[in-house]
Amino acid sequence: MTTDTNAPFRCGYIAIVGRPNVGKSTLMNTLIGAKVSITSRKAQTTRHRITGIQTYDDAQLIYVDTPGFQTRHANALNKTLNKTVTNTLISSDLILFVIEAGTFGPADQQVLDLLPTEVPVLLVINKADRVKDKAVLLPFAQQVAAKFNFAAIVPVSAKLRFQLDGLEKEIKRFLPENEPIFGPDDITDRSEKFLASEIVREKLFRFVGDELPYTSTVMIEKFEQEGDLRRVFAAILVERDTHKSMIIGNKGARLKEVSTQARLDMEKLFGGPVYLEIWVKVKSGWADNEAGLRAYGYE
Ligand SMILES: Nc1nc2c(ncn2[C@@H]2O[C@H](COP(=O)(O)OP(=O)(O)OP(=O)(O)O)[C@@H](O)[C@H]2O)c(=O)[nH]1
Repeated sequence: MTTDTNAPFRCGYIAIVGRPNVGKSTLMNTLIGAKVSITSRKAQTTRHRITGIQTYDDAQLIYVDTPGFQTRHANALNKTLNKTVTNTLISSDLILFVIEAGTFGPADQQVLDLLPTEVPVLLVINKADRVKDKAVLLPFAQQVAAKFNFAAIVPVSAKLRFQLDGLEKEIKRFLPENEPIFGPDDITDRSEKFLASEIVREKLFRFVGDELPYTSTVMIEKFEQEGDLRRVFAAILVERDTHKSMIIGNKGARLKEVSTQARLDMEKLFGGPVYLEIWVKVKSGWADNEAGLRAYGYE
């Protein structure tokens, strides 16, 4: 890539928003090139604010992944999530509003209604690979563009890496002139402990799937490092005994699969051997209890 050496360095925070399942985590992971945010077929898997960092000669792009807007259940957990999203948006330099090509429904509109007007918003039309007839993309884009004063519109495919260079070029245009905030090799400001919990959670969603109530959560009770070896002790908190047996599976087969796959991912990400122990614990009613949420880090 050629860069104009006289151009000032740009650096800023980019919030990624959109209804659940439009591909926000996939987009961020593809842009960053490392697996820092979990992805799953099941909606509402992302609970924590995650930053992914990409540094170029001329710019540093700091991504903030936001949880899907929660509309179905108005319990304490969801209220906490929506407040986090609003705070993230106002303190960003740029917002990527992600939608799915060819689809714009009430859930998308709901997110759009919450976007602040003082921060520039790029309309990112993801999953463009799913649209066979590319000619229909333009009228669709125009139809959505009429709903908001977008700074620019970019169709992409996060999965097939289509048009991501174009998206980055647009993003850089909207970042303020600033010195880099993070080191050139940093990809996330999240601790290994946090990443370990995200990996376990991803495997849970993958192997337990739709049977798993979204109120279950993962807590890392102990994270130790001795030379290259990491020892990770994780607890999966569920609300009922039936959820517990669902996760453990027949003769413990499911939990074993979750554990093995999570360990392999951790070894890849941390670059060394991992000893992983996972326990499933019943913790009734935690999702409705705000003090309980704070205890597990959902501030
Ligand atoms: N065909 C296609 N599928 C995609 C693309 N991007 C993401 N997906 C799929 O869409 C699904 C949801 O992707 P995620 O990245 O988890 O979506 P999200 O918006 O972060 O979801 P939440 O965490 O629920 O808010 C996954 O099955 C992805 O593989 C794309 O460009 N094309």
